[in-house]
Amino acid sequence: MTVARKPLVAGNWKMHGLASSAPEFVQMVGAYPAIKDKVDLMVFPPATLLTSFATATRGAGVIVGAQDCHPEASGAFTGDISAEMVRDAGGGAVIVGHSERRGDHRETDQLIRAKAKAALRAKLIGVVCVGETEDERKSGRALEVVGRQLAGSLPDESSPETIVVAYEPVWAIGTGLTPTVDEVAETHRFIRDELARRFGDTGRAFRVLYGGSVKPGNAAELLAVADVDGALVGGASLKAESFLAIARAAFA
Ligand SMILES: O=C(CO)COP(=O)(O)O
Repeated sequence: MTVARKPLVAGNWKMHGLASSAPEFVQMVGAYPAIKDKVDLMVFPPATLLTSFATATRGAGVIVGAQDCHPEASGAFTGDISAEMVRDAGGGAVIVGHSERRGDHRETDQLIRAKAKAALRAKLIGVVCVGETEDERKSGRALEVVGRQLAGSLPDESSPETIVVAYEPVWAIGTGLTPTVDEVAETHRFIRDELARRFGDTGRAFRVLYGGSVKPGNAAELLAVADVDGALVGGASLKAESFLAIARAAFA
């Protein structure tokens, strides 16, 4: 069965961006109406910019979101923000399970699944990240690791409208290295099959993004791979020009 999936290009700004970065975002919003029918766009600025970006995009259709959330709706969790707060700030999506959270903050699949459930509870789109380390790929365990992360991190209630999967090999993030087209194809086919095994035919409708050193120069090649439905972009999403070039490569 083949299912049409609208491409999605998402920008993860990580811990970059001040109020002075707003013009870049405003430029993205301004260019979006011309390509809106062909590609969905999401931007995940630092939480400090969420409200102002949500205000700037109103009506234009670029979805803004947070880079993480706490599983609980509220409570004594200093420094955390909840999915409900993200929605209240004007967000429409949240990234969970990014490898920088899995690694630097020791997040487990169980915690990430709880965060993804919080996203669903707050009516946010959850972008659930998976991906192997360099050691895991070199020792031939990449698919095993990705399979385990998927099984552990995706809630049973996941649907193609509410959850997006992002495959980001840890060794490709911020390094300028990317897997070969064959490696990307193999991993995305594997993810697709796992989704279909767990969710039946619905599994074929989930969008699966590739992330890790996506740039305007390699986007067309990576985004043309079967079962790659878009990109989760780090560094190249900070500038409107490069982010929009990648967005256009998603439907060219
Ligand atoms: O981690 C990423 C996006 O979430 C990818 O980052 P880079 O595009 O900078 O490699």
